[in-house]
Amino acid sequence: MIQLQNISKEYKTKKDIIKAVDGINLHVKKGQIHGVIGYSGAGKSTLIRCVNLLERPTAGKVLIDNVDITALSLHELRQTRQKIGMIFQHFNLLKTATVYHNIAVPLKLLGYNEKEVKNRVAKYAEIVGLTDKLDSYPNQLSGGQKQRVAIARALAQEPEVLLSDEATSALDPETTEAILELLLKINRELGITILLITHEMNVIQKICDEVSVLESGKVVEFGTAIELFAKPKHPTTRKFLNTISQRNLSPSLIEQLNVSGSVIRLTFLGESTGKPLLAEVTKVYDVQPNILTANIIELKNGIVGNIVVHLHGELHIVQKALTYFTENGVAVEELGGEFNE
Ligand SMILES: Nc1ncnc2c1ncn2[C@@H]1O[C@H](COP(=O)(O)OP(=O)(O)OP(=O)(O)O)[C@@H](O)[C@H]1O
Repeated sequence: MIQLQNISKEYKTKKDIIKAVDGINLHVKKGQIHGVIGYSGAGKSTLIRCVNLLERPTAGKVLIDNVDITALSLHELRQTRQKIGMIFQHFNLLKTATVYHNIAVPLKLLGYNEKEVKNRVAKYAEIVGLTDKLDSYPNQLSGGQKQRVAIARALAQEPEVLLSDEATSALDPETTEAILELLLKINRELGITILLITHEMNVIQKICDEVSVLESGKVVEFGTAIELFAKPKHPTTRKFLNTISQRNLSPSLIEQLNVSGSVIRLTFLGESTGKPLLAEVTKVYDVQPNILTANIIELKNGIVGNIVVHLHGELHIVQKALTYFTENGVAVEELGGEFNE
């Protein structure tokens, strides 16, 4: 649906050249929700603005439905942009227009007749749950309601793709949850492909199928949300994961817990999340587990469970127990103790 091929964007300042996006390749598949996560300054806004050419990339191609939109005329580009809706962190509503007119104005500019405009406003106001607010002005609405207006405005063009530029960053956790639910509904019921940028791992957790981790204008890790939560490879991905669940025990905490021997993280995925493997392993092998931390993360497409455990026992028997876990689909990672020596 969206293919970014070797996209770069440089900004020339008086002093030097800033490479905000540096040779990015990214494929957002039809019907998916793809999240790009990165810290401030990673290049997220620049990247998403390159997708609809609000920013012209310095190099590379942007393909929408296999058409290179960087090569289109202005007229053709205007038509293609109708396929791409966009929502923003600060909503970008017209302050002096009612909710009805905020949704209606872009449709009028696109040349739709009064009846069609009326039908579409009614339809999309209902989808976002704002039918009773059509006569209100933005300053009479909460942040979540304002974002709903912005979503209805984007949907009213009937786009194939929705770009979301930190759409929940200005909202409290409960409202964030409700807006994420709405984005999921739009994706599932209207079949709209979503590309979103965020610095919040819970956004990725709740609604994304695939994820790209951005740092210094480059994609440093890409995978399904399940792959990233279960087996993060890049240090930045691990740092983001630590924001929603404590994955690592610091050496000082291990010391405080008076733990010696083998500290191991077990990551349970898919079928293995439902099996009592820890109990089973103690029956088969002479090892005693002491659970240090445990959590379960619900993702859009599955569950990832993590247990950090201190395994007491003779080293060669502990090794056998670890092989048992691996054979049953559990990822094993040694965090400290004898295995690191
Ligand atoms: N118009 C511009 N002129 C010069 N430099 C820019 C411009 N826009 C962005 N940059 C620089 O490009 C880099 C990436 O910025 P960008 O806004 O894309 O990052 P971001 O990941 O979206 O950050 P944030 O989450 O803080 O918005 C930064 O170093 C930024 O200072």
